[in-house]
Amino acid sequence: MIRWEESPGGPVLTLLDQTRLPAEEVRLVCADVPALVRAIQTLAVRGAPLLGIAGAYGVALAAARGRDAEEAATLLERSRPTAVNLAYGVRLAADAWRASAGEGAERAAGAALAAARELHRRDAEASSAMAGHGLALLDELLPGGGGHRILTHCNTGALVSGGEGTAFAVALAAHRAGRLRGLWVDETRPLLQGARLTAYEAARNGLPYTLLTDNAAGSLFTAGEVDAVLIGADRIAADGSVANKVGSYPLAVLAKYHRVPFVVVAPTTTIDPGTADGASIVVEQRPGREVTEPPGALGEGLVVAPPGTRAYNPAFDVTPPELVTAIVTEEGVLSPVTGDGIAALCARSRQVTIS
Ligand SMILES: CSC[C@@H](O)[C@@H](O)C(=O)COP(=O)(O)O
Repeated sequence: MIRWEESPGGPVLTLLDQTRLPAEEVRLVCADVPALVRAIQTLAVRGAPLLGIAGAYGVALAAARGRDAEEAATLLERSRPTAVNLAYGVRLAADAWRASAGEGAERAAGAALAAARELHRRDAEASSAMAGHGLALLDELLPGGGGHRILTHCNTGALVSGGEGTAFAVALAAHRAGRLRGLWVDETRPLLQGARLTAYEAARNGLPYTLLTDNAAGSLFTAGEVDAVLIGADRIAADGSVANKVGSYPLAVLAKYHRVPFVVVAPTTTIDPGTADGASIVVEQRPGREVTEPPGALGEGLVVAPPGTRAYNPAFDVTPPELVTAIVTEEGVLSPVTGDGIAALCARSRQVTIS
């Protein structure tokens, strides 16, 4: 979904513009960091793992074009606040650049690019490992032979990853193994990542999927039509609290009430030892206009509220650990309630600490 390409004017990043899907597959060309920042803020490129990869390539792009890599890193890191992967990717490439800065600009730019490529490769590997662990967990939690009926929210597939994604990759693995009875796809208001992007990916992969409005989920649970909820994450705090697309927390409450497993699938790069708990997670607030004049499938600029209406539009919400059945990472399954696996991961400090 993201490519480093050489052009006559120097290297560029090309990205599949997610704001244009599913209507058209258009690649956006970013020749500098301000263009990449715009792509991130408009959600042309989005989703936690891909934001990390894009951030790392962004630092490499600035360095390769002789721009100030430190300034680029600051701009990129500030472009969206909640997905920790963005800061992780930016810092990884910036650290690589700094470590080689004494060897000359070309070497330092090469080191930043190598770091970005390595992150991209590792994300693809993590994705297939999560799919394997996630499917094994589903089979364990749902031993009946009739196939799994999964509900998912937002978009967590190949569009947001170096591989096949996080939660979506688990559903895909279940489908390939003949064990997916159905995928319920929340439309994910207001920007419709579920309707526009997850349905697009499900259709392309031949999954048996059904779209629903976010507020129809409760009636599905009541009807006993959901065996498990699978979502991704943008940041997992050290106490196991999970920030993900707004609308995830209500699903967790519903799942708890109906005794349905609520499973989070995320690479270890989404776990942030530097954020102690859910209350410390910064939730991005987006323009109210996305609610009053929703884009995309509802019609460009369609006005659905009287002029001057104020709208509450947080991009994410935070689910407390006691509502999360398990967190599936590439290293295996963690329990957010005991916190053991998360604490061990944090203690090992495998990642750049983000605070
Ligand atoms: C694997 S992606 C997990 C999350 O990043 C995803 O569910 C999500 O919340 C993305 O939000 P977005 O605002 O579209 O970037």
